[in-house]
Amino acid sequence: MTTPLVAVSLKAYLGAAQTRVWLGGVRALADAGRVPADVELAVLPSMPLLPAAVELLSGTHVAWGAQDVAPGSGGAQTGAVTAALLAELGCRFAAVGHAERRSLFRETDADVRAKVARLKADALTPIVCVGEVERIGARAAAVAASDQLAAALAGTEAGEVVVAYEPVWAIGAPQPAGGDHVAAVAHAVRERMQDLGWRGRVLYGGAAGPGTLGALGASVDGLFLGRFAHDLGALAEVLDEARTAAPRAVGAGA
Ligand SMILES: O=C(CO)COP(=O)(O)O
Repeated sequence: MTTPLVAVSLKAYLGAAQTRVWLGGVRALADAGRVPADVELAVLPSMPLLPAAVELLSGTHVAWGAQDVAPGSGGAQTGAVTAALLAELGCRFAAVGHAERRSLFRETDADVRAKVARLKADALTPIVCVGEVERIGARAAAVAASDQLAAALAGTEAGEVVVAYEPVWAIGAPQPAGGDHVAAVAHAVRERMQDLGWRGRVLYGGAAGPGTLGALGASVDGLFLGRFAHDLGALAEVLDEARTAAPRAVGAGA
């Protein structure tokens, strides 16, 4: 049985003090037993707040990770944060290829591929973000997303991956994409992942929040949350839903 994963990226929404308050709230949820033992929660704060995650979340079963990683191994790369450094800070995950990195920072498939390779070399699990830019039909979206995934995974020895299917048009939108659309694309992405020899979980992201998992059912193994996880009550609701909504008996062991 696959363990559902709820990942949260704080993007650049919160300042340092706010992030500490939020991480403290996550700690309180964990201490109160509101992070179910059979659901994995991973939080991705801004890089400078990773030590705060270490401080506030150590001893819980909440994992932490980064929103990005350097494509190179270190040395003369001003401003870069390497996978090795993230590993030292106890990160289990790092997101790569997020739509905002692709659009705002011109991140290419080749960059994403290099980042996946670096993460695997340092035993971190990449959260590979894929998704169509415009609203198109599910069939075309499935091709776009699975081709992006194949491009990201090429050249790295197969292992564990998390695929976050995030239609770009749904990120920052008021509502998530429809259940049938997500199910069709998630199915295609999962098949491609498995065809390439990789194993792992497929998440949905893009205006996800309470109620989203109920609408998506077993087509995904969890959610990649943005804005709607700032409210810790909403995060707790999603974690509760993840216990019952997402168990998949076959396919992708976590
Ligand atoms: O991009 C996302 C997670 O990486 C989702 O963001 P929103 O849920 O805020 O739309």
